[in-house]
Amino acid sequence: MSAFIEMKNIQYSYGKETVLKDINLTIPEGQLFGLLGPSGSGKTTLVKIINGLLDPTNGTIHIENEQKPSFSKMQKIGYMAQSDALYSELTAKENFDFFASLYKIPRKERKHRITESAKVVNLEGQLNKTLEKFSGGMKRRMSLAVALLHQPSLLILDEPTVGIDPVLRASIWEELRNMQQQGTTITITTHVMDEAEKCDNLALLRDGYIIAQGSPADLKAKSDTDSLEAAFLHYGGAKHAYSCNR
Ligand SMILES: Nc1ncnc2c1ncn2[C@@H]1O[C@H](COP(=O)(O)OP(=O)(O)OP(=O)(O)O)[C@@H](O)[C@H]1O
Repeated sequence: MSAFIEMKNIQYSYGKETVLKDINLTIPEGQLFGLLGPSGSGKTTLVKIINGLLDPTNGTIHIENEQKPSFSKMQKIGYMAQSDALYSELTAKENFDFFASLYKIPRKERKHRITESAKVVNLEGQLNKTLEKFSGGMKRRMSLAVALLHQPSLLILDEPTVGIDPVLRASIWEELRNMQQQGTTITITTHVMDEAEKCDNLALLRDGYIIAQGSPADLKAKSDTDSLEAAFLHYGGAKHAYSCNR
């Protein structure tokens, strides 16, 4: 598998506060890759660097071998942020239409893409409702549907299932697996250990460093623990990144 995303010596500072200190990370094409770490460890900052919303203070990032992704490459990225970037005075359908034109989805494909994306999150019956009448969970689902709309080759999801019930969460995971099988590379941030278990590979973030990387099974085996939570605590003692692929 070739590298889809390659980050070398990434640092990021907000003013005087350096939140990412030295991130080295390779995400292979077609993987479902999880970023796991406590609140404030820099997960959102890292995914914003991947999707081009933030420029690293130092270090390099390549996406499909291209440094500083071009606008056309960025159009192939689907991003679901933690806070919903939607228009609450518009209906779900109007929101979809807006993003469909932003992503330049051809007119003849729009209706189909909107229906398919809405189906994934079980909102196909709510398309004519304005979003101010949506619950918090419905808005999260809508944000996910918008991120899927243009069939991105890289899907970045920042804590996508917060506020989503277990039944729908399971069907969303099924859909993510389907997308992955069709070749989509998926990067997800999470605090939820059972979601982390579903990723092919994980990077554990703490204090601005990646303290461990590997598959969930490897991370547990190499730390001689039987849960990711215990593995995380184990690696938390290490100063430098410990790769379970070594
Ligand atoms: N715009 C900003 N200006 C200044 N500091 C910021 C800004 N955004 C984030 N930070 C700080 O950077 C650090 C990392 O934040 P970030 O949101 O990347 O963490 P996170 O791991 O995604 O957290 P959470 O899991 O709570 O979402 C935190 O200390 C946060 O306060």
